[in-house]
Amino acid sequence: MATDSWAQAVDEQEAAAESVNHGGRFDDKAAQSLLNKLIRNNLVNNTNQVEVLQRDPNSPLYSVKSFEELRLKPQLLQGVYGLGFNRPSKIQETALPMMLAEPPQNLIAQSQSGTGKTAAFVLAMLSHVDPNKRYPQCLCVSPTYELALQTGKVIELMGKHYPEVRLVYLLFLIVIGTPGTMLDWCGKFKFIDPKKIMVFVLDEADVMIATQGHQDQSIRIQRMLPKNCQMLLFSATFEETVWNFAQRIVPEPNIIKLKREEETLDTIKQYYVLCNSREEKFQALCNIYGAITIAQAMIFCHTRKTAGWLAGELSREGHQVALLSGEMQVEQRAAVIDRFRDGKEKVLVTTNVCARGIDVEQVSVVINFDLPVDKDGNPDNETYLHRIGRTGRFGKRGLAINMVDSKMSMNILNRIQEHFSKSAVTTHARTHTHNLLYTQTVASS
Ligand SMILES: Nc1ncnc2c1ncn2[C@@H]1O[C@H](COP(=O)(O)OP(=O)(O)OP(=O)(O)O)[C@@H](O)[C@H]1O
Repeated sequence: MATDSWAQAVDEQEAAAESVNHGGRFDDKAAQSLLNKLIRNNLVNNTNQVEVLQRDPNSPLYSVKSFEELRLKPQLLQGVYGLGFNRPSKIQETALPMMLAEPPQNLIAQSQSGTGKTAAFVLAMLSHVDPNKRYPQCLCVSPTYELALQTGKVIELMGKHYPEVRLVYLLFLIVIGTPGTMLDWCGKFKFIDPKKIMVFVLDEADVMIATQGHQDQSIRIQRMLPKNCQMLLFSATFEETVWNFAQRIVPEPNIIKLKREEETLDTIKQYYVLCNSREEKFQALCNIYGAITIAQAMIFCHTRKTAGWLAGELSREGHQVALLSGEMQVEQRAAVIDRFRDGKEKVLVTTNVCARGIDVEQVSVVINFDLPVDKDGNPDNETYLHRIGRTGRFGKRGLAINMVDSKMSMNILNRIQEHFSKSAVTTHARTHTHNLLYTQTVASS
């Protein structure tokens, strides 16, 4: 769609939100019809604006360089173009020269969700690996098994033009895994000789560092590596404490850091639905179900129990949904993700286990059935950003809907808004498109 008509669609959508809000509270039907309209508009117009964004200096996809100028090996250029990438994003353009420099430089890098961080560090690993050396040379640590599998897939796709290496073999030279498995392979089982590792990547570094078990394991792996091993840390969010820690464990790093107000993506529109109970949230969800299944949607719950309950209730209503939560076997989880990626299921009900990194391009709607909170019940801003970042991938438009069922959850949402320094005044929605949330009462009792 041309930029003008795209902008017009955004205007109409925002005008609809405004006009309804002027009336105060609405009955369910009006709210439901508004939300359906917003979702449909969003989905119908959900084309990538990559080329436009790559020329907008304020966009995380902005680039002045081509992939050729980043001095990638010819077989990697083939891989990149084979994937349909025309130009690098901002993080790729900035990080790749640092990662490919001689001697190798360490890097702590932050960039918004879906802006090509995985592609960036995969290109760095593939550039460094020497196919003539028959042992693992790069380690990439991921917080979940699903994410490790996904990164493996990117390596396969990007590396498929390496004439001298078979794909299976490439995944032997570059090893991806969760911290526990990786530690076992380096230590207990000695499948990997850590002293021969040249590149160490911590993907979703903040969760690695913030989660006690993962942190210890990651540090223990890092201590086994040679002094000159290149260390790369990537994430979309870094809390202050995590930054401090990251800088302690990565010697002399280059740092790419976003300002707080740059962390959110303007391409993801965010709304909330006001309800009075969990049952009402369920009802509101059923009311918009038809609209969210035009494309694909992910629904996040706080606990495995709620996720199981919600998936069960939706199925009982005749909706076809997939459920993915932490207690399932890893093979089962991988199969669920594969089916969802292939579009066999349109809706995935899940927990924070899927909040980070999972890249399914067709996901246009993210629903926070429960808002993300930490173990003390405080807003979990980082998880919020990661969850909504499952939509709006690489310039696509996305919609996030937060379900509020109490004063407490409204308070959580307000604090999330404050954290990202966004105002929530609906009547300003048209002019202040940076608003994090439109104060839109889209479903009321
Ligand atoms: N230069 C590019 N041109 C076009 N598409 C790209 C480019 N780089 C990455 N992509 C695509 O954009 C999507 C998001 O990329 P990727 O998963 O690397 O983002 P990310 O920053 O790692 O996301 P997250 O923060 O969620 O982990 C992927 O589908 C990827 O194939």
